[in-house]
Amino acid sequence: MIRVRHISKRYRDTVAVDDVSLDVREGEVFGLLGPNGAGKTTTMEMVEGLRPPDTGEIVIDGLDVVRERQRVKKVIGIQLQATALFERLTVREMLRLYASFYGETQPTQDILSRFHLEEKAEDWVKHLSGGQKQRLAIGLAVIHDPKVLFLDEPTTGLDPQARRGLWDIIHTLQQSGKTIVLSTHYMEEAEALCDRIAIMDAGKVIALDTPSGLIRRLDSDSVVEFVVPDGLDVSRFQSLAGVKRVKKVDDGKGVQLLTDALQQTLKELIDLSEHGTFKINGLRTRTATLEDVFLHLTGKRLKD
Ligand SMILES: Nc1ncnc2c1ncn2[C@@H]1O[C@H](COP(=O)(O)OP(=O)(O)OP(=O)(O)O)[C@@H](O)[C@H]1O
Repeated sequence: MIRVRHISKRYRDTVAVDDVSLDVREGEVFGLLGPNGAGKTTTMEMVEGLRPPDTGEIVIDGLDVVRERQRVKKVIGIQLQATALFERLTVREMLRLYASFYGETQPTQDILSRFHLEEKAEDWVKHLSGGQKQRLAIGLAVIHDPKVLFLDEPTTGLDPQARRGLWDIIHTLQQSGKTIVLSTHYMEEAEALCDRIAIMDAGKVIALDTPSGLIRRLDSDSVVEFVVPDGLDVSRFQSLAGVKRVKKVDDGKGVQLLTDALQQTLKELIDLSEHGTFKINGLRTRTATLEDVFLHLTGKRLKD
């Protein structure tokens, strides 16, 4: 449905997007996951046709996004940021206004009921909760029944309940046949919603797979985390049995080991602490998650 080839974008000295290629299949929810500044928004805006790429090619549903912009607009829906909504219109007025931009649209009443906004139809937009505003923003984005929907960090700033409500809406949209591209910096959101995920860091796609495929790369791996005294040289942990990677986390206070031989690593770690006369605190072990995949690939944590 979407084909992106070798797109790049530079702002003065910053390379925001660096030679990104990817394909989004019809009917899938495709996630762009990465920390702030990774280039997710710039990538989305180029794919949406809002920003011209410096180089590269983007095709949506057979249409060239740069050369056939007007035709592409009918095929795609873009979720506005909540701040771009008109505060002093009612929900119904806002929907009617948007409907007037397009020739053929879905009935306002349908949108109100599908997005659970019926009771709010006559209320001013400014009086909606964060979750309701996000639902309205998505309702506006699908008013012309587009094939492809773009959601840029749709649940940022929402409480957990409102976030789950929005996840349900995104699932329903997928079931109705839409192709959805979303960006997020929430791991669990990417895992819960996305069929495939492109992990972005510093303008590049550094991994692209299903959530379970990404985790499977670290399948036999476990994570050992603990806290050591300030100033301890953590490189010594690299030589423990099974350890594949040593990372300092939590501003250097914690250490994280990725191991494929948990028992041996733990045994040697405890021996080392006894003989090395330093104390280990807060020792924890767990199996690898998408968060660890990110840490493993980038050396950075993907903070919520
Ligand atoms: N209009 C602009 N002018 C200059 N630099 C920009 C502009 N837009 C983005 N950048 C820079 O490009 C890089 C990528 O930004 P982008 O907003 O695409 O990242 P992001 O992954 O979407 O981050 P966020 O989650 O914060 O939105 C950043 O270093 C950012 O500072």
